[in-house]
Amino acid sequence: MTSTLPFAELHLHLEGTLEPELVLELAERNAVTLPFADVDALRRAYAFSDLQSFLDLYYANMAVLRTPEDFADMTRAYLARAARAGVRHAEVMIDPQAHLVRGVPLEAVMEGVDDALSTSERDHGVSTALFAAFLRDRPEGEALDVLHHLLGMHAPITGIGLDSAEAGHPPSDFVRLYDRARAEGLHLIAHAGEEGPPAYVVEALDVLGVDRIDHGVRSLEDDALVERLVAEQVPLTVCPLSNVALRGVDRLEDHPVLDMLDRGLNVSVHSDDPAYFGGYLDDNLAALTDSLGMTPEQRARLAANSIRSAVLPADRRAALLAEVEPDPT
Ligand SMILES: Nc1ncnc2[nH]cnc12
Ligand SMILES: [Zn+2]
Repeated sequence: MTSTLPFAELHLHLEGTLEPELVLELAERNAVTLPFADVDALRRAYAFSDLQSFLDLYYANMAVLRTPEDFADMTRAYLARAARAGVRHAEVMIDPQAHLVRGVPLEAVMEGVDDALSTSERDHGVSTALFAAFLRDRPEGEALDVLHHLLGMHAPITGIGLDSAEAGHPPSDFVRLYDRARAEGLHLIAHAGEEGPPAYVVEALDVLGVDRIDHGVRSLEDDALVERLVAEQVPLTVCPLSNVALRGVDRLEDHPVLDMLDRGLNVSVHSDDPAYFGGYLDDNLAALTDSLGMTPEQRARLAANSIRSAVLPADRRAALLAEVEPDPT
């Protein structure tokens, strides 16, 4: 049975929503030549051995994104699909540097994304927030310049994140970036413990001062860290289909997300790069039901955690939570 529980999507890369059909449509629109003859050939390439093998295709496909209209079309397609998945609030990331290095101005990126986000509540009943994610395998100085530019143009961002190749790129390399963002009143999130060690989760918390960890699954290798994450109720945005697609976890049947939930960790379930990893939020939830026997009670706790961990005005948070936990009186 399809549930109407409200969910917040908190871990979603807009560029990771580029379905093969849209990649080819935008390639034609912009006269970009791709090394794939058709949709089936491109879809066959959506098979990965690790994070880097995915990132190589993820960045290559961005070549088709050139104009504000392209970014708006990508974002609109995602929001329509998210609404069908039961998402009522979406906090989405964009990678500004990945476009800037290709010669696409930040203004074009932000105009297109904002165009779509600003009508989302009206069009789909999905409230939104935008995070600028910085690429940890590029220099901190470049990230600082881009943040400065985004602030100067009053880009509609709620916060910043840190993504891309994790191993060998610790959070502590970005302390000045996060200090600057904090001083501007921005919310702070970072990928940590996806392919990197538990120590990166600790650094993201203690050195960067993040409010939320994207992934964090490798925290399970450190009992003291798990104890701390439970005590502090640090939000962990876990992406089961992503972890299996990138081989961090062998099979969905082995995914620890429900054990994490039952150990008292503040986990919620998200889709990361849904076009690449086999599904959106509803697909991730269905996979947990099918492969791990997720109960309706666990599903409701995941929904409540997602809403509690979101950046939401108090009245909207309360209204959404009331749908998950109806007042028994
Ligand atoms: N799963 C992921 N990990 C790190 N960087 C990313 N950028 C897009 N998806 C990512
Ligand atoms: Zn991610």
